[in-house]
Amino acid sequence: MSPDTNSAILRLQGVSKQYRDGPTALHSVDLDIRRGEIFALLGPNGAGKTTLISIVCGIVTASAGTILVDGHDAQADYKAARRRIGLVPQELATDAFETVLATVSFSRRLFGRAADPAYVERLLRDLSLWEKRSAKIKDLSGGMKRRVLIAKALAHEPELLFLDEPSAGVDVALRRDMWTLVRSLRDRGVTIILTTHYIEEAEEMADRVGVIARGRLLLVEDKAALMRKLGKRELDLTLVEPLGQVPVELAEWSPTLEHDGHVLRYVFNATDEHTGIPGFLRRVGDLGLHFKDLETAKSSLEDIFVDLVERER
Ligand SMILES: Nc1ncnc2c1ncn2[C@@H]1O[C@H](COP(=O)(O)OP(=O)(O)OP(=O)(O)O)[C@@H](O)[C@H]1O
Repeated sequence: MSPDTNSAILRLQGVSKQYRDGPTALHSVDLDIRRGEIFALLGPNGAGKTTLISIVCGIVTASAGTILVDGHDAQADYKAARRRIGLVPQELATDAFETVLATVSFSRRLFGRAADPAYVERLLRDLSLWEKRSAKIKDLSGGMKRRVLIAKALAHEPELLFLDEPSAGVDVALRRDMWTLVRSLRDRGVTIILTTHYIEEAEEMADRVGVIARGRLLLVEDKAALMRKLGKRELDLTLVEPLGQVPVELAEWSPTLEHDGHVLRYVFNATDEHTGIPGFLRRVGDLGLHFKDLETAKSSLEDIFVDLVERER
């Protein structure tokens, strides 16, 4: 069966998880992942990200709902579903005494793929692991172990790659290498889902972003549209004379004072028809407040995320 390029590569419908004696980690999650995209699942600690991945990978059983991986039911047709998936977990659990080459080659065979030394060599070279291929995993640095995890996940040429918190505890160089690798994988047609609580990572990498908190998928949006839709802007006035407090005459705009009273900040929604800026500036002028600089800045995905999660509390 040739893959239908229009269909979702992963489809979750009504997926819930109630841990025994534990919380409801997922509340009826519906989610379609498009073929070839980089999707960032963003959420604070305990939001349910790992549970979601674990269910799709068959490590945890869902309490309700269906999961289709490239059309294959992840429960009824587990093997077909699982061989399409690569999972880069947060930590390396086994294989300490194996060599890099042996463990990566073994991962490939585990999913029924014929040996392909040339593919494995390219993979290890791409991950700067080729020189270390004969080293035992226990003798590698933390960053190298991370690379081995990625190589293992890619060994059987999956179409869908999960990266669970790829940046947690890695240095800047490895993070950058990982981002480059993820982009090149996407260019080769691999669909990527990464979980993160580093907003910077979602902002940098993702085509679409899903925000999850307390087991509920709060939104799924194209990253650019999300920024546009929810994007707030800040208007900063750098004052000639610093203020001790916000004048009551400005209360209706709820500005704040930043940088020890040197900056008066007004946050507005750029998509509103009336931003409130002309009135604000007029009132500032009427009050005789002089400013030497005026600047506007977009708020980041981080502000949007905090806003959303806060609203849920
Ligand atoms: N095996 C388990 N048994 C009981 N409760 C669990 C189990 N695994 C996770 N939980 C709970 O389910 C909720 C979701 O956890 P999960 O690990 O999926 O969140 P997360 O978003 O991945 O968090 P983090 O960012 O900290 O990894 C949490 O309240 C957690 O305590």
